[in-house]
Amino acid sequence: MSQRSCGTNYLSWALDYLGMDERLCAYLTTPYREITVELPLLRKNGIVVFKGYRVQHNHARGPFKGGIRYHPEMNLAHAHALAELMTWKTALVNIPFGGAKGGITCDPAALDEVEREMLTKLYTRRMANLFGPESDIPAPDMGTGPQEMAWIYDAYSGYTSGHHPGVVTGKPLQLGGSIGRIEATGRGVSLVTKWAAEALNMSFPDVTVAIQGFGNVGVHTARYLKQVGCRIIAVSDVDGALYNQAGLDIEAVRKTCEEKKISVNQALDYGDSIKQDELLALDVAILIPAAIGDAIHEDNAPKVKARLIVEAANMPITHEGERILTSNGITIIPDIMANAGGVTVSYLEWIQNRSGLIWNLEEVEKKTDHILYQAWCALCRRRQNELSYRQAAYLIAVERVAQSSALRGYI
Ligand SMILES: NC(=O)C1=CN([C@@H]2O[C@H](COP(=O)(O)OP(=O)(O)OC[C@H]3O[C@@H](n4cnc5c(N)ncnc54)[C@H](OP(=O)(O)O)[C@@H]3O)[C@@H](O)[C@H]2O)C=CC1
Ligand SMILES: O=C(O)CCC(=O)C(=O)O
Repeated sequence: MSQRSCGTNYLSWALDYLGMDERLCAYLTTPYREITVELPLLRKNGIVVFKGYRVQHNHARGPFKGGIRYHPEMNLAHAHALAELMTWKTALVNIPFGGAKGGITCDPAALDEVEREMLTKLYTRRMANLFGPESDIPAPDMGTGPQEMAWIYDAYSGYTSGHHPGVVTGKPLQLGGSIGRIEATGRGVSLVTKWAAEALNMSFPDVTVAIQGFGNVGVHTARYLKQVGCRIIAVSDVDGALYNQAGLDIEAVRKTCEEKKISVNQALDYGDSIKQDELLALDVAILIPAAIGDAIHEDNAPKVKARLIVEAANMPITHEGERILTSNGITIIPDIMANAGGVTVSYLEWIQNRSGLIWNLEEVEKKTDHILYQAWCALCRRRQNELSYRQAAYLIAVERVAQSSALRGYI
């Protein structure tokens, strides 16, 4: 995340376009609060001190909201950039939250389950005075999932001596999680991909797709797109990529990787092993980065052949990468629209926790589709075929946050 350390360039552009006071930029880019904590964990060979972060970016529209990332490269600057992105994402889909992000610098795969539980609960206790169903609500991001959210819920409940399931979303169903949250981000990506492909008059679903990342978001994006009839010809993880021009059997690849504990490029019964960068350069209709930030940059962007890129990951394209792709006529659907299905179902989980209601899958999907489709239509109206999707998304989001901030008397 070196080149696109935050959305500031897009924000400056939006403020300028909207004719808003440039001083707003300082307010809208300065986080409300940034916290770094030390997390001493007793491991087999002694104490190891990890670092944890939470950046609360803006809460003009509601409680801070955003995921918890466990990754070796996580740091305060990443948390800041990702927290700011959450502010625009929640505003774009018009749900009553602000933006936050947090995490721990660690390789979760190198920790055993007991260590992950201890570390997660220690992190939560350090952050417990910030977290709360009305103040700051974490959720899963890279390297975390329902189990970590259950530990956060438990540690927070211990801190407050009460049961507050609405303090965190993405929990297991047994602890008040919402049906559909695990698949929500990938399902949302697949819906937005369909709408974008149709807007471009592509022959959807008769298209080829390559997906970088085969974790929560990548797997479910692949599953849903395959279900509607797209041909997923390549997927990748941190070790490499798997390619099959005839289309991959996503369920079989997933099951094999899980059962044999192997990387996707080792599932050779289903395709051929190729390199990460080769996946990005494949001759596909749609490319979906669903892994890390800055995956597409000035060096590999010129090789991209896809007509449409849907940003399932947060910030997967650097500014220079975007300039090259755009000048090559490639359409980009920005992260804050493409992957907003996750936070949307988190919002529905939070409502269910606060109201005591439990909705079924049909209800959750119907409400999600409505929220996402409203946002998509607003985006299309705003760009009027003149602006990029990202520009239009920033205009809508910044305007909403600025309006709420002004009404509260912040600016
Ligand atoms: N989870 C959610 O609900 C949401 C996630 N997102 C974003 O989606 C993206 C993916 O998140 P999620 O699926 O949850 O994360 P996961 O941890 O579940 O999966 C991440 C995937 O990316 C791969 N990966 C990690 N590092 C690299 C690398 N250097 N090069 C290539 N691939 C890599 C991982 O491979 P391996 O397994 O081998 O490590 C894994 O396949 C992130 O950008 C996240 O911020 C956005 C909105 C919501
Ligand atoms: O579900 C949520 O609350 C936030 C998910 C997230 O971190 C993201 O959308 O980037």
